[in-house]
Amino acid sequence: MAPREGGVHVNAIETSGLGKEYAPGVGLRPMTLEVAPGEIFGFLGPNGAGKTTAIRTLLGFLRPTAGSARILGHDVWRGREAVHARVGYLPGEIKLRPEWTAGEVIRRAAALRGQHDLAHSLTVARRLALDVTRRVGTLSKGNRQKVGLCAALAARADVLILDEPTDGLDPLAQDTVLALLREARSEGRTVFLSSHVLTEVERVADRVGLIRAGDLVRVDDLAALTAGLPQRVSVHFAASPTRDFTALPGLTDVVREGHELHANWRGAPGDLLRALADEELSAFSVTPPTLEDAFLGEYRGTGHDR
Ligand SMILES: Nc1ncnc2c1ncn2[C@@H]1O[C@H](COP(=O)(O)OP(=O)(O)OP(=O)(O)O)[C@@H](O)[C@H]1O
Repeated sequence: MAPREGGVHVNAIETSGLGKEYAPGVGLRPMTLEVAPGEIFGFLGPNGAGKTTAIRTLLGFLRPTAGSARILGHDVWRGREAVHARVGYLPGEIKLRPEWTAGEVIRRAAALRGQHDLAHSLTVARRLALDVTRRVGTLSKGNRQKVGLCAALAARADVLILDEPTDGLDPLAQDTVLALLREARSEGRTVFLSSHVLTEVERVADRVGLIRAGDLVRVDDLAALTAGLPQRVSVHFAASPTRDFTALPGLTDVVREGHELHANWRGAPGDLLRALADEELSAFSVTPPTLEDAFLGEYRGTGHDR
C-alpha cells in the first residue's frame, strides 16, 4: 500500500504530462505515469527513444519543458534536493574519480545521505565480488558498474532509479543485481529500471513501459503485454509428415527445413496436438510469447530513433 504523507496516499513516482524537448520533436514527449511503492517498473525502448532524458528529467537534472513529476510527493524540479535525498540513482554513464578506491566511492556516497547503510553497500560489494580496495581508475567497465551500483544502493533509498544497471556485468553479477532488486521490492522499495535487456526486465518487472521516439506508447503488466501474441512452435518429424501443415488454421509464418517445421501458433494447444497426433515426431516444443516478442511487435516497422 502507498505510504501516507500528510494523510494522502503517495505514489512512489508520478508524472503528469512530463516532457523534455531539446528541440521541436526531439526528446521526451508529455508522459503520464504512476509507479506504486514496492513495484519494479521496467522502462524499455530502443536507442535514442528517450529513456535517459526521462530519467534525468525525473531526477531534476533537466528542467521539464512540459508538465511535472513527483517522487514520493516531492516535485522533481522545485523539490529536487528532497528527491535526491530519497532516491538511489545509477546513471547510464558513471563518472568516478580514478584515484579513489571503490570502497572510498561507496563510503562517500553513503556519507552524502542522511540515512545511509554502509554495511549494506559493503555486503552488496561482496555479493557482486567487487574488490573495494582497488582504485577506480584500474577497474574494468563491469567493475566500475558494480561501484556505481553499490553507491546507488548505499542509501537503502525508498526509490531506486537505475539506468541500465546490468550493463557490462557478467551473467553471475547480473543475476545478483536482479536478486538485489527483488529484495528491494520485498522491503517495499520501488525500482524504476531502464534497460535494453528484455530477458532481465521480464525476470523482475511487475509492469513495463515501452517508449518509442520520445513517446510512452504502452504501459502494462507482463501478462497483458504478451497476451494475444502467438506461441512459437517447433516440430521435428521422425518421418515425412502425412499432411500439409502450412494450411493448418492457426499456424502462421511456417518455415520448413527438411523434417523440421517452425511456426507461430495461435489457438488452443489441444487443437495443435490433435493435428499432430498421426505424425511420428522426434521432438516437439511450444514456447510462450516473451517480452521480446511484444517489444519487437510494438517497434517493428517503425524508425526507432527520430
Ligand atoms: N542534450 C541533448 N541535446 C539535444 N538532443 C538530445 C540531447 N540528449 C539526447 N538528445 C536526443 O533526444 C533523444 C532521446 O535521447 P536519450 O539519450 O534520452 O535516449 P535513450 O533512450 O536513453 O537512448 P540510449 O538507449 O541509446 O541510451 C535522441 O534523439 C537524442 O539524440
